[in-house]
Amino acid sequence: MLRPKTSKCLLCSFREARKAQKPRVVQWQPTASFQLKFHPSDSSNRPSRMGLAQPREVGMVKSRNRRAQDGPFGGMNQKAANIRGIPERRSDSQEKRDSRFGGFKEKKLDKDFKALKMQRSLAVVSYDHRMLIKKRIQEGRSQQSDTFQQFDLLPSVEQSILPQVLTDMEDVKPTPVQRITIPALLGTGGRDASGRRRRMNKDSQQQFLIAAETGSGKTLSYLIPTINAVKLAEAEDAEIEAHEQALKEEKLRQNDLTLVSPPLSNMPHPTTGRPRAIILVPTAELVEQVGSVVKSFSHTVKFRSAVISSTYSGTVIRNRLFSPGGIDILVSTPHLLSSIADSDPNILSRVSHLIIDEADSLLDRGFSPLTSAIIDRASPSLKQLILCSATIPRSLDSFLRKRFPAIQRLVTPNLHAIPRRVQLGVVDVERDPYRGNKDLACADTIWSIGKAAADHEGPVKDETDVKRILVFVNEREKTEELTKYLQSKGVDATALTRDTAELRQSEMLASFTSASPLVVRKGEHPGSLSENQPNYLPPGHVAPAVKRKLPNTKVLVTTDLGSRGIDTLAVRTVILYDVPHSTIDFIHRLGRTGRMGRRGRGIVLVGKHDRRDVVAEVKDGMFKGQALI
Ligand SMILES: Nc1ncnc2c1ncn2[C@@H]1O[C@H](COP(=O)(O)OP(=O)(O)OP(=O)(O)O)[C@@H](O)[C@H]1O
Repeated sequence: MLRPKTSKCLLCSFREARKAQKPRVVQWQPTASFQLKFHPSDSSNRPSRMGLAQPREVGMVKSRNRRAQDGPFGGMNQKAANIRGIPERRSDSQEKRDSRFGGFKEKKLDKDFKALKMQRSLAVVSYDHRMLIKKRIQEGRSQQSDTFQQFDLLPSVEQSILPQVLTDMEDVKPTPVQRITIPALLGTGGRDASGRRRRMNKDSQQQFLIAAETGSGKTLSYLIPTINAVKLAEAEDAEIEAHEQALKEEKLRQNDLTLVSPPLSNMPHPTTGRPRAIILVPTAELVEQVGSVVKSFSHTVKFRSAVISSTYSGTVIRNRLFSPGGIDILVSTPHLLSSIADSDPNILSRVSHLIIDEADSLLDRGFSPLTSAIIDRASPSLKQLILCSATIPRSLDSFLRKRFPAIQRLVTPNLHAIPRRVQLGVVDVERDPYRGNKDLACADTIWSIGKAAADHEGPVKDETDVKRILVFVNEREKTEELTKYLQSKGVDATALTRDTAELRQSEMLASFTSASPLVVRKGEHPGSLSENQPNYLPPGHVAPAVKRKLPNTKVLVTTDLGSRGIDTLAVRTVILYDVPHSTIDFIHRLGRTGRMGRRGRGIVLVGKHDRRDVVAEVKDGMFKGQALI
């Protein structure tokens, strides 16, 4: 009886192949020490025809791309070892055809993200390109001191960053996006696609796209060079020099009591109603957020800034824009700026720096006509057009290719990847105890977070940390409904939608954006939700009120509105009540936690009709640290 030398059995694999009805190729090895293999447990001596069978007889379907190499004598009389399985080298033109945005290896991504491919919406940045940028950042880091001093900034600007803007922080270093962007915008470090330093033509308009992951410091990456440029331009501006000279003379004349002179207010500053830099953001909330960062610089760097949004009355907006003291940097929404520009086109006549923050939103179908019109109107004086975004949707990518083919893309290596420090948990709503009740699953998840926090002993006795949680829903109508349900379960929840008054929006968001800890007095332990209210009631019974309220959580229920740009530093947990419609929404919503190196957690509630495959792929991609597609 013939016994196999190895555990690999020809018969077993044959049986399996027939069972699965799959085509199978048996490679013939014409070696001198040829030996038939049988399974060790197979005591009967199998007919020898099995060993002699030609591959086609053992259930093999003829391969379409069969080569001469197949079969026992296939490899004979060949001069070259045409070994199968080794891919042919792609020609340079093939590589070039497939390379978009610095080399595009789509096949690999397709394999990894089958479900996400169905809803693919993000432009792809190749891993080669990412590695190249990473290498350049590391090289730059080792050559220079890793501080803001490495940039060619005006001393007043550089000295204001740590004490005024990034206050109370230790060991502050520029982030990757800041390392790439600041030199490029200053004109000291821009590189073209092949890595060569770009020569900056100061007279022609330059266009930049800053794209980096959420919470990576993009705001400062464009603000620092813009403020620097504003100060440099001010020093060279003949109009401003003449105005200052006139003011000096006037002051002297006023001191001379024998002369009667006109009041200073009669001489408006050359920049009155004509700002030099404009920052556009999609919402009033972001106007305030970016405006406060701009203002923090102006304490030491002398410039004038103004924020305008529909939160303010017409008089306030007019006074800010046409202040006799002038205005250097304006932060606004496109709607408001566009309507002001309709009545007073001069507002855009001196703009040298136009920044479109959250460019993926401001250049999508809804906002695009307004934003594009502003870009067109500002173009004659524009020196730098800066677009900034955490995601590059395909639509934005193709828009930029058509409209701004020469745009310089400043992209970080981790673009479109959700940081590994953010963990994603999945709650199966179909399982017990929820049985398809997503609202209950959401309330129970929040109670579990509160209960775990109550178990934890805080730094101060009798005090406990308040956990700030964001809950994202897909539909605006659901926000109010879910908020009421959570309140009925003793959760401190509020709803934030477009219908919420803008002033109220700011108040609501304040406790989620402040990094300082929020504490409450430690009272009775809240326990779990089921200890406070039964999960199930017989039909017709009304649920009794919850025994206790959950004191140590603050919940904001919102839609996509709360997912763009808001610097929710205090948020450690984001609950995705609905599976987001696209990868872009996943990135922005999960981006509200784990900001600037902090840890975070996302929890997705997956129900019967939700795309589990999409969630699984996002989870897998996050675990591997891969960019989503
Ligand atoms: N170099 C730095 N070191 C430490 N913290 C920084 C640094 N730069 C910025 N920050 C802080 O990081 C936080 C996030 O910054 P920012 O809001 O600019 O992120 P972002 O990339 O614009 O995020 P999003 O895409 O969500 O809009 C802010 O609180 C900011 O003060």
